[in-house]
Amino acid sequence: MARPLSAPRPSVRTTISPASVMLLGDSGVGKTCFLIQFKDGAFLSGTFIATVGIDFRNKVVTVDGARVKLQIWDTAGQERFRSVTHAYYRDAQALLLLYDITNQSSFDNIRAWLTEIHEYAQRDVVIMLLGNKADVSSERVVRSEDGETLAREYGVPFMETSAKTGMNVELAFLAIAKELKYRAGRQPDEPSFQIRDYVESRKKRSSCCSFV
Ligand SMILES: Nc1nc2c(ncn2[C@@H]2O[C@H](COP(=O)(O)OP(=O)(O)OP(=O)(O)O)[C@@H](O)[C@H]2O)c(=O)[nH]1
Repeated sequence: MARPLSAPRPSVRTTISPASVMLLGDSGVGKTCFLIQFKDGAFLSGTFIATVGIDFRNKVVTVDGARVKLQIWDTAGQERFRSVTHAYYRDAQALLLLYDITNQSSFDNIRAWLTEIHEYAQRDVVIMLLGNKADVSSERVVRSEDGETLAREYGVPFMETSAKTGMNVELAFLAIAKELKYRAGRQPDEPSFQIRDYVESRKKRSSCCSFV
C-alpha cells in the first residue's frame, strides 16, 4: 500500500536576538494600553496610572514563516523620566511614536520627540507615527490628514489606532516585525519589503469624521 504523501512542513526560523521596540509619546497618549492590547487583547479602562520609568513585555510574532521575538519597552511619557528613557533609545531597533488625536499638544510635541529620537536613537531605527484614541472621534482635534502630512515630511509610516478597540494595533507591530526580519537577512526568493506601502495597503481608517 502506498504511503500517503505528507506535505513538507514550512520551516519556522527563529530570529536569534530579540528585536527591541520602544513606545514613545507624551504622557496619557495610550502607550501602556497599546502594549496591553497587543500583548493580552485587553483594554485598561478607568483610572489612568502613569508609567514610572520604563517597563517591558515580550511577545513572539510569526511573519512569513519566521518567529520574531519582540521585546517591547513601554516608556513613561512624563518629562521627569526623560533622562531614564534616553538611556534605552540606543538599543531600540524600532520606535512607535504615539500622539492622542483628542489632544493637540501631544501632536504638537511630535516634532520635539523626533528631535530627541535623532539625538539618542540609532541612525537607522525604524520609526512609525501613530495617532491613537481614534475610537473617540467626537473629541477629535487632530485631523487624520495632519498626521499623514507630518509622517510624509519625516518619511515614516502613519496610522490612526485605538488601544481600546484594537484598531491597527496588531498591524503596527506586525509591520515592524516584518521590517526587522527583512533587515535581518533577506531570503533569495523574498520580494523586497516597503513598510510604508505595507501599512498603507492594510491599515483600517476611522469610519467616522465628525471633525471638520
Ligand atoms: N478611548 C480611548 N482611551 C484610551 C486609549 N488608549 C488609552 N486610553 C486611555 O488613556 C489614558 C492613558 O493611557 P495610558 O496607556 O496609561 O497612557 P500612557 O501613554 O502609557 O501614559 P504614561 O505612562 O504617563 O506615559 C487611560 O485612561 C486609558 O484608558 C484609546 O485608544 N481609546
